[in-house]
Amino acid sequence: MKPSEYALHDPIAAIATALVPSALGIVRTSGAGSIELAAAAFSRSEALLKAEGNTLVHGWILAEDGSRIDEVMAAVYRAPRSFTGEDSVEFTGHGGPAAVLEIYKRLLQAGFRGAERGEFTFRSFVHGKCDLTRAEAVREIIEARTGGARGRAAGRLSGSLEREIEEARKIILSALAAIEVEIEYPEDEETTAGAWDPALTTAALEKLKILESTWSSERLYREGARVVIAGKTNAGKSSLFNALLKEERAIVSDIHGTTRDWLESGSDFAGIPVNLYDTAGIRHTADAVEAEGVQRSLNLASEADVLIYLVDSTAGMTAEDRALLNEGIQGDATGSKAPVVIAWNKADKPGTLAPPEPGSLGAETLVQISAKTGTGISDLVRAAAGILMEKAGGATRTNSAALGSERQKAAVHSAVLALDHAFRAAEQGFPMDAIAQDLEDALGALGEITGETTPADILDEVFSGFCVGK
Ligand SMILES: Nc1nc2c(c(=O)[nH]1)N(C=O)[C@@H](CNc1ccc(C(=O)N[C@@H](CCC(=O)O)C(=O)O)cc1)CN2
Ligand SMILES: Nc1nc2c(ncn2[C@@H]2O[C@H](COP(=O)(O)OP(=O)(O)OP(=O)(O)O)[C@@H](O)[C@H]2O)c(=O)[nH]1
Ligand SMILES: [Mg+2]
Repeated sequence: MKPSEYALHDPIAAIATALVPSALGIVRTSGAGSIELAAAAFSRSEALLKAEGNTLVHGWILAEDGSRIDEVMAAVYRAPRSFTGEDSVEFTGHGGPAAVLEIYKRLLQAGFRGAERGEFTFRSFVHGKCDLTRAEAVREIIEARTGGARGRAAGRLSGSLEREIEEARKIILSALAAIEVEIEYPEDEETTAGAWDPALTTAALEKLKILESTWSSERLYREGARVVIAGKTNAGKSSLFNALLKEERAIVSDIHGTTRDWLESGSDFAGIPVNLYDTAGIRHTADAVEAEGVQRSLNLASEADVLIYLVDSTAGMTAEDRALLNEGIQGDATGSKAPVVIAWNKADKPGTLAPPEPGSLGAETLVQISAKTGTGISDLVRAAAGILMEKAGGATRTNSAALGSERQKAAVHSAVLALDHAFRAAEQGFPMDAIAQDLEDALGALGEITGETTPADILDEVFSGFCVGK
């Protein structure tokens, strides 16, 4: 079912925590009558019915035959003081999957309907408890894989983006009001742009342009970056992969050509969520299977956001390494050349050779590391993260307003275009109502971001990406 079709008045229930053995597990409910329905499945129903909002009641969830299912704490919320703005009861039980499921089933039996995806947050939005930027931030914070991503989501959850949009809206609204007065009561016969002072609206345009520019780096935190470790066989790629993940994920051996299929795992580069790839060592080989692995390495390397090119410093750079780096690694995909960090590995070994100038190889930088002892790995991570940030147009300060989704970016862009259009129309002396229309378009685009004027299909898209119980 689409979120816009959710029945807004049913009492709903959902399991809010993961169904794995845990200390506690939560089943939440919401909607008019939910306290009464919940009381029917609760040992101390009178206490629950009489409980004030924002209080806890201790008791048992009882089966229909009166037998005890689990000992719980019931949190009681009374409308409008709850997350959804409705009456609500949350049962916190022991977090065993069977216990949590049983509580949930008992509540369905008592008359709750199972909630749909994002239905709690949708109700919160519909009841004006949060605007759309905060609702999206709820999902962001659930999906955040790193501290950096979490911090950015928390900023939007506390309303940084909503406030910035509101400020821009206010500026545009007052300009529009002035123009409308002008249209309504023209002093002169001619109501042309001459009467509008665009300077009053430039602050809004500036705000929106800055906001728009934040997306390229925010996107990194939202979507993560692709970091590929490549290099010749035996350079230590799998050792580095394991060291970065802090687990023995890939097979390491001194036999050349150990890794055949590439491996992928999630990692954290200075707060940026990263998809990290270990690849088959690049060499000429008569083995058809290994050759396929090498081709896949080249493909991955050519699609990387950052390429970590590993070299065994006791062997040094070969002509093949130089050729690969100088020409840029080309896979099947004719992607653009990825920025390269050379990792001069095995620094712990005696007989390591002096590193080359990275610039002479078309690489951004070179870091001496030991995948074995861990020396230099944090420098390598910092160098790669720096390149990612730079590529993304620089870091956004966590405490300043920034965009959190492609949808928001598209809407801000529309608003910027509409304002630009208004300015040009004013310069060319267009009639006032043409300018007013541009300003209204800008306001419409901004209203879509906060949810004031968001079409149902966009709401559906936003909320159907949530999980059940959120
Ligand atoms: N147990 C529990 N923990 C939770 C949630 C929840 O729903 N239940 N949340 C769900 O995502 C988040 C917290 N968000 C919440 C937002 C508003 C209200 C709330 O009751 N607001 C009322 C009262 C405010 C007050 O008295 O301070 C209101 O806005 O009127 C509760 C939780 C994370 N932790
Ligand atoms: N002393 C030392 N040995 C290392 C270091 N890094 C890797 N090695 C050793 O080098 C050998 C090859 O390491 P791997 O990580 O398997 O190399 P690889 O690049 O994944 O090799 P392929 O999968 O064959 O392409 C192993 O014997 C590792 O223990 C290092 O920093 N110092
Ligand atoms: Mg390997």
